[in-house]
Amino acid sequence: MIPYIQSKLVIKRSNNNLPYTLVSSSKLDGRADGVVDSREKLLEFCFDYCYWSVDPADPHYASQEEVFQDLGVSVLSGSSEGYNVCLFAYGQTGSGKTYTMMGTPDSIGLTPRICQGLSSYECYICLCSFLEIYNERVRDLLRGGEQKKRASLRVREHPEKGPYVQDLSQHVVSDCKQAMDLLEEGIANRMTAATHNHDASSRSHAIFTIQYTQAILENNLPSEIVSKINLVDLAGSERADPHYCRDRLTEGSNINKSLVTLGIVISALAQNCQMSSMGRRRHCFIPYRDSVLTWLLKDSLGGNSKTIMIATVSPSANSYNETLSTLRYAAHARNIVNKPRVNEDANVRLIRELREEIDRLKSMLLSFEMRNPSPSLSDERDGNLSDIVLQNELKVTHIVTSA
Ligand SMILES: Nc1ncnc2c1ncn2[C@@H]1O[C@H](COP(=O)(O)OP(=O)(O)OP(=O)(O)O)[C@@H](O)[C@H]1O
Repeated sequence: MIPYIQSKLVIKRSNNNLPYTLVSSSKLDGRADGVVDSREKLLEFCFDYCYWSVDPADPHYASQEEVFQDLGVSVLSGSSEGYNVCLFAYGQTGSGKTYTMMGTPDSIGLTPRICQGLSSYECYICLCSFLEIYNERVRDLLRGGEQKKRASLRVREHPEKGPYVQDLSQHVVSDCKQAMDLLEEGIANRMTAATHNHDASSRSHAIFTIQYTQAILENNLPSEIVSKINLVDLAGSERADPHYCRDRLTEGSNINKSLVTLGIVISALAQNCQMSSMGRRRHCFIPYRDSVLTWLLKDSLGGNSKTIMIATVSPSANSYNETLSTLRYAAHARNIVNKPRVNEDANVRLIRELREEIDRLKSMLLSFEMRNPSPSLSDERDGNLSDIVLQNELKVTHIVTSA
């Protein structure tokens, strides 16, 4: 949020269980030039958290640390359990996305805090990559040499792993400092430009990915779980201004195109989740491929990922419409139910499933024997179940010995 404008729009923090309210009030505090609107409109939105970070002196002021404790810590815990996690910031230009995701040197944001938090986990391989989507093209932000930096990369789709960027550089990091250095290098390479609302506006969507592998021992079998954290700082949505130069207009229209597609994807996913919850089968098509952003975030938006969306809004009275649209966007996104699963080794999963099946069959056998004490009655069924148990146990032994 922009800290310096006293606003006509107030996001009131109410009692914990009540919805947060966006109020269009009749007063323009501290501003003499605005048109005073005597009508008051009350709109209610429900979110998991609501932060007010305009004035550090305000008793409700939310610091970067508070946001990290609520959101960053759950990113770390989800990924340490082996889930893919995605955290993305969406909002109008200048409303604080980069501040929230990256922060400033005096007040570091979520991404560097997550890197710091990761350093306390025991992982034996940690890989980082950093890309930006500028004018619907993917660029590697961590590639040396001017030529390579400007080259656009192809997005492809793996049948199991989903969409990925071909030839994107991945960098092994062994401590927090190395990850922070990569982050700084990438931020310096990112496309920014001055717009009316913001003199260093990010003109691209940036995705910082941390992939780390943990060694575990499951079912006496050495195994590994791989977790992926996608930290996304989207470019700001903004109305087109005919006074901008051609480059700015092209950037703006591409940014808006991908954000519109993101909105359509979010609405369609939310609608599908609603239909599923009502037991209906007919689902609408999700146009992931209509923009590079939605294609790359396919899994994060509607698949195997625990995803957090942060909606940033400006308290400025002039931003009423953008604020409303951001809150509607976020309200839609809140209805999406993803299906995250632990990224465990395929053999370990098979062993777990077979052992569960063995336990289930054994308890079936036991209850069958108890209900039919006469051996002649239960012999045939008993024999079948015992055979399946034996086969499954042999499969488990085979996997364990051949691993
Ligand atoms: N809560 C805050 N406290 C202090 N400064 C803030 C806060 N939110 C934003 N700012 C400052 O406001 C300015 C704009 O914020 P930021 O760059 O994060 O906006 P943005 O949403 O990423 O914009 P764009 O989409 O144009 O890149 C920056 O100078 C940032 O440091």
